[in-house]
Amino acid sequence: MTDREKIIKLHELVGKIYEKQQKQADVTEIKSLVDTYNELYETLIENYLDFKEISDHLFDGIYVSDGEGKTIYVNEAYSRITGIDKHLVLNRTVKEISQEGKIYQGAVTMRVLEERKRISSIGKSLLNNREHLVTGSPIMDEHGEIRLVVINNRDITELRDLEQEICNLKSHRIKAAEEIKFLRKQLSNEIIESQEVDTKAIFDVIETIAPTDVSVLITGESGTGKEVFADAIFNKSNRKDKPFVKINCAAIPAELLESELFGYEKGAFTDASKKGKIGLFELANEGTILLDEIGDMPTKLQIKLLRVLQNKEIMRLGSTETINLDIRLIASTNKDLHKEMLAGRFRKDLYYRINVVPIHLKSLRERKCDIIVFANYFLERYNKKYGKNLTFEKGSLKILEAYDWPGNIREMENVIERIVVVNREPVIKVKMLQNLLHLSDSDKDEGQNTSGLKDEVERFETQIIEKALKQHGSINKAAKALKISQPALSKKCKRIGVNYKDYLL
Ligand SMILES: Nc1ncnc2c1ncn2[C@@H]1O[C@H](COP(=O)(O)OP(=O)(O)OP(=O)(O)O)[C@@H](O)[C@H]1O
Repeated sequence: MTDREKIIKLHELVGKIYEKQQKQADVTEIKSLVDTYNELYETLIENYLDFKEISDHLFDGIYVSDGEGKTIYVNEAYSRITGIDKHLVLNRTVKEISQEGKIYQGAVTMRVLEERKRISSIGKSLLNNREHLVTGSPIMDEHGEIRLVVINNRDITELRDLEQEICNLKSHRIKAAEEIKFLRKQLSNEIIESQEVDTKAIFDVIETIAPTDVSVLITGESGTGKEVFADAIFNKSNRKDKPFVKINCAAIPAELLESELFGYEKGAFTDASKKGKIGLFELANEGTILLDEIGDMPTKLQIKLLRVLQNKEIMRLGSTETINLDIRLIASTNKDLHKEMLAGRFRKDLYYRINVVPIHLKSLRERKCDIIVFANYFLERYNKKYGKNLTFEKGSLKILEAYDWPGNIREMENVIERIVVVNREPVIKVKMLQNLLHLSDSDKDEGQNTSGLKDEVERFETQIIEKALKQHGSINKAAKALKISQPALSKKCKRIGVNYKDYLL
């Protein structure tokens, strides 16, 4: 029995008791009716809940109309959410209110009355311009007629604001991703293919290994293009749309390197930022990390790096929580890492861990055939950049070829940019190059009067030296066989561009 039915029953009982008393009916009969009344009353009191009190404490607004659509109740939340005072709606029909069109837009009461079912919609109070999710439900009487319509009003303005914020964040993220793509394209160097056999072969290696996740160790003197090749690996990898974080291990002070790499929790150490800091490894997660100048990494950190690579997880300084890592590692160095390892300055286990695919870039003097290619490439690039049209004088390229380029491709790029900027004449003269490269007199001769004989002698010399190195697998033994001193052979090798280390057994 519903509470309503119980109340009706109580009324009936009161009527009956009164009637029996009037008719002076039997006392036991009256007493029995009174007992029934008391029992029913008890169950009603037991279950009694103050609907109004509860309703006024609801977070959502409640609006109730009768079966004719006349407002009979609104709770306090309704007035708070809509800004509509209860006196503006009480005892008025929804039809009247909506025809007036001053208070509310999108009410569902009329539709509930017409369609006789639960209806949800978005309503709006015209008094405070706030939007609500309104859900109206009909309550039927025992004859199937609508007795009440109960409307629930949920304020969704905050939800809408959040939705807008998410939308803004999404469009910012898309814009930022586009910008990163654009900046990456600008920053990543164009790569010029080499004419030299060994360096040419590296391009094939890169094609093969780039889409895999193997660790790569790129070695070579400063300016030989290690970063350019690391960029090429990244750009051809399956991670090209993910982060690419480059760290120069030699440029960050040893005491800061650990916190830069692994991050820290707030208050992890005295100078730590209050907010804590995300480490570069964490930043590169799912992408690629380039550890440049890895040969300069302090031993203590080498141990930690090895652990990170093995366990594929990091822990911020001062934290006990581990973060899973999914990272592709590219390391580079201009040090002879093998030698560093043998001397005990680089950990053996880390060396083998990072050296899965070794890529060695020869110095420019070991790939002299590339000098003219690069010279023309840089001249074109900087002519374009500075709106010039310089060309090399006959003989200038010979000067460039004869020069040792200790700073390798970077040095050449800088030299040519400088010439393009400062040269007022349309031709790059031999004299200018000689002065710029601080060449000695003998070097100068080489450029101006390059004799066919000199080239021939050098080529012949190269063949003999390479053959001896190949045969003996040691610079000492090769020097002995050629009957010259080891320093003299080493000097010769450097001049003609032969790397004797390539022939060591
Ligand atoms: N194959 C190449 N194609 C085009 N440019 C190149 C190439 N190799 C090197 N360069 C140029 O040489 C410059 C130096 O290259 P990069 O910075 O990659 O050298 P690195 O070996 O990483 O030097 P370091 O060891 O000093 O960091 C680059 O700015 C780039 O312009």
